Amino acid sequence: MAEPTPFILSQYGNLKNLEKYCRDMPKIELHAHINGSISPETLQQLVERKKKYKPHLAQFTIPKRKLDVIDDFFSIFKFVYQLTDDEESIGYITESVILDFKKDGVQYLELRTTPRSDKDGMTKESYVGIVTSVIQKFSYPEHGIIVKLILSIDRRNTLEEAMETVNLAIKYKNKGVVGVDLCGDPKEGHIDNVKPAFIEAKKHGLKITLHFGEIKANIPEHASMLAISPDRLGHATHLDSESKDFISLKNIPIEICMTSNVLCNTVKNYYEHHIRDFLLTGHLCCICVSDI
Ligand SMILES: CNc1ncnc2c1ncn2[C@@H]1O[C@H](COP(=O)(O)O)[C@@H](O)[C@H]1O
Repeated sequence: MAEPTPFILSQYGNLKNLEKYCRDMPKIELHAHINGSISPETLQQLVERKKKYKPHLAQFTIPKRKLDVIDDFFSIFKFVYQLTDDEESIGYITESVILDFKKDGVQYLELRTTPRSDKDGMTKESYVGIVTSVIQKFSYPEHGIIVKLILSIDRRNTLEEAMETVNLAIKYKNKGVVGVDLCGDPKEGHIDNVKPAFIEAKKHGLKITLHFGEIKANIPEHASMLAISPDRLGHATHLDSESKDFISLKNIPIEICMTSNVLCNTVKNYYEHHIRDFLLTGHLCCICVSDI
């Protein structure tokens, strides 16, 4: 653990107290990918469950150090998805992710996930069905956490696949689905391939959040993305001046994911993080995790 700064020492005595203060503080979490938020302990349990049938998964370890490039991050999901390829695992990870956030003091949680099918029987609808049924278990006040769901459209999706996700979002609106997200490897796909799906989602009263400007190469897509009138934007790391002005004019809230950005190396370090610009102008931001 790093040495506490004089400020921390004066306010909290030591880093342990600061950690406790942060954990106890009631929080909201608005940007958390289910398959990206599985704790190392839960991943290990999934490995134990699967390794009899898929021995190569026994070698799976989560990289602990900073990644060189964001591409290294997306390749992790090739492994994670082999651990979560059936309804039982999906139900299990959803519950464990909710309980982990609750332990960390989160009182309002918006999870997001990309519906997936598997050749062994899981369909996109059964995936959404199991996730929403776990979320519904937490709908009683005694659980002390409110959980909602956003369905993600992967940037690589065809329009047909994106529409399928939106139709599921519409169908499961009364089971806790509140919105639709655009996510996935920022080097893949293009908003224009899936844009009509977002417009359809909006028509049905679903909220829209988009991963935005995670890498510089996404800038040419910004105008098309903003034309959807998104309700929130994720990351917003690289902004051109037109989109900066538009976001500020429309006061579109930003889901800021500092740890994720630094880990994936889309931002060099915390001191140079773009949250500074938003804070200086008083722009609405919410600090989120994105993944582990
Ligand atoms: C680092 N920033 C990021 N940028 C873009 N997409 C991300 C992401 N982190 C995660 N995902 C998206 O979320 C999926 C995993 O959760 P679900 O299977 O949906 O629950 C990943 O496959 C990726 O598409």
